[in-house]
Amino acid sequence: MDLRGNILKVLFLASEVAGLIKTGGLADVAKSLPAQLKANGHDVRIVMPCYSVIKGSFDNKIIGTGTLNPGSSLQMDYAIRQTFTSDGVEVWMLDYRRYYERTSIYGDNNQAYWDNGERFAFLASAALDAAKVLNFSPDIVHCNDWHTAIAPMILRIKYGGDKFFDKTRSVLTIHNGAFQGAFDRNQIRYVPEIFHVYNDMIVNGSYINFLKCGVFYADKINTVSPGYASELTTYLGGHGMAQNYQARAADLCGIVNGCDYGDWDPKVDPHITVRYDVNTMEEKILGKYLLQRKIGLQMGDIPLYGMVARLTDQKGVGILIPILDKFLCHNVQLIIEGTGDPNFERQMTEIAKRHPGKMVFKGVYDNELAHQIEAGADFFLMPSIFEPCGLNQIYSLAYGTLPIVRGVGGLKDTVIDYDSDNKNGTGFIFEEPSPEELLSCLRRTLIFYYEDQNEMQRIKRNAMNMRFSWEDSCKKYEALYADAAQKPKWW
Ligand SMILES: Nc1ncnc2c1ncn2[C@@H]1O[C@H](COP(=O)(O)OP(=O)(O)O[C@H]2O[C@H](CO)[C@@H](O)[C@H](O)[C@H]2O)[C@@H](O)[C@H]1O
Repeated sequence: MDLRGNILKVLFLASEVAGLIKTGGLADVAKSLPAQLKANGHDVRIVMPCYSVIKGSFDNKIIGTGTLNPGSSLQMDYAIRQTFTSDGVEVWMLDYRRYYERTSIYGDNNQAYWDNGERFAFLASAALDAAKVLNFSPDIVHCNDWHTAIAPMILRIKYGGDKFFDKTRSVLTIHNGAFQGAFDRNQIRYVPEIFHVYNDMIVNGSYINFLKCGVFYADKINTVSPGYASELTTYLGGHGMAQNYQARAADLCGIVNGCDYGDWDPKVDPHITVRYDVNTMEEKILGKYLLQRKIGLQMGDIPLYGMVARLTDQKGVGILIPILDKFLCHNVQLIIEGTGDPNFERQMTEIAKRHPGKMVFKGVYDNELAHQIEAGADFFLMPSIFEPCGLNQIYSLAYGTLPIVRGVGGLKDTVIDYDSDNKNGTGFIFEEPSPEELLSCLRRTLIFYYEDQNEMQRIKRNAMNMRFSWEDSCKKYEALYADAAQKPKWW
C-alpha cells in the first residue's frame, strides 16, 4: 500500500535481476525495489528475458504463450515462464530462443551481440503483450535503462486507444545514462511503432536512440541520485542528452538506491568468517587478516585498500592506473577485483606483477570475494568519472570500510568528506577527475590511518551508522508512481 493507501499493479521491466542473473548494480535494484514494493502490499511482476543460463538453473513453468504481430510475416511466438525471486516476487521470463539462447546476456568477449537492438526491443514490446495475455492490467509500467526504455513509446503509439492500458502510466529509471542503445530501426521491423516516433529520436537517418525515446515518452523519469539527476541536465554530465533532460526537467528527479542489508550486513553476512557490528568493530581487524592471508598478502597492521568494480572508464580506472606505481611505493596493500576492458585488465595484471606483496589483482567476478573485500579492507576505492548512484560505497559504509570517492553523482550524495566535516565524516572525497588529485587524496587517507587510529574508529562508526534503506527509497518511488498516475493520458 502506498502513502495514500493505494495498492498498485506494477509491471517492472529489467534486463537482469540479482539472484537470477547479474552483471552490475541494475540487477541489485531490480531485485530489491520490487521486493520492497511487494512488502508494501503492491502487486508486482518483474519481466525479464529467459536467458538460457537461468532457464536451466531455476524452477520455472510456462504460464502463457503470446505472439507479436500475429498473422504477419514477422510473427514471433514466445512463451512466458514463471519463476520467483528469493523474496517471493513473481517473475515472468520471456522465452524466445532466437534472442536469448546465448552464452552471455549482452555479448561475448567484451563485444555486444550484433542484434541487441532486436533482442531488447522484443523485451519491451513482448512485456506489454504478456501483460495482456495474462490479464495483468498495470497501473505502472516501470522501465529500467535503455534495454526497456522504448516501452513507454509502445504504450502510447500501439496501445494509446486500448482500454486495457487506459489507466497505465510509465516510469523510466536511468541507472546509467551513458548507455543509450542506438540501433538501426530497419533491423527492428517487428516493432512498427518505431517508425512513428518523432525525428528527434532518430540519428543518421535510421538509428533510433532507445534511451532518448524513453526520456521523451515516459510519464515520469528518475535516476538513482539527486546529484546525477541534476548532472544529466548539464552539457558536461548529460552524455549528449542534456537538452532532452532539460526538456523533461519538471518530470525528472533523483532517488538514491537503498542497500539490501539482508545481503550486505557484516553482522549476518554468510560470506565472511568473522562477523561484527558497530559495537564489536574491533573484530573487523580479524576479517582483514583473513583477507590478507587469502589473497597472499602479509598479515598485519598495514593499511589495506580495496576496490570491486567493472573495469571501465566510468569507474575511474583510467585515472587510477597512472598513479599506482607511485602509491605503491608507500607502506600499503591494495586488492582490486574486477573484470571489463581487457586493456585495463592487462595493465592491472602488469602493475600487480611489479609490486608483489603489495598489490593483488583478481580479474574475476566473484561475489564472495567482493563481500570479503568490503569487510576486510580499511578503505574502499571508487574514483568514478561519473556515478549515477553507486552501490559499493554504500556497502563499504555498512562494513565500516571508509570509501574514497570522487565528488560526483550519487557518490557525493552518500559519502560525507571527513576533511570538510570532521564530526560527521564517513569517508574521503576528491573533486577533479585527475590522477594527481586522486593520488593526493590517497595520501591524505594514509596520513589519517597512521596519525590517529582512535579517530579512524570513530569515523568507521559514523559510516556504519549511515542507513540507506529500501523502505525509504521505496516511499519515494511510491510518490513518483502517484505523480505518474496523476498525469493525463496525453500530456
Ligand atoms: N568483479 C566483481 N565481482 C563481484 N561483484 C562485482 C564485480 N564487479 C561489480 N560487482 C558488483 O556489481 C555491483 C556494481 O554496482 P554499482 O552500483 O557500483 O555499479 P554499476 O555501474 O554496475 O551500476 C549502475 O547501476 C547502479 C544501480 O542503480 C548504480 O548504482 C550505478 O551508479 C550505475 O553505474 C555491486 O553489487 C558489485 O559488488
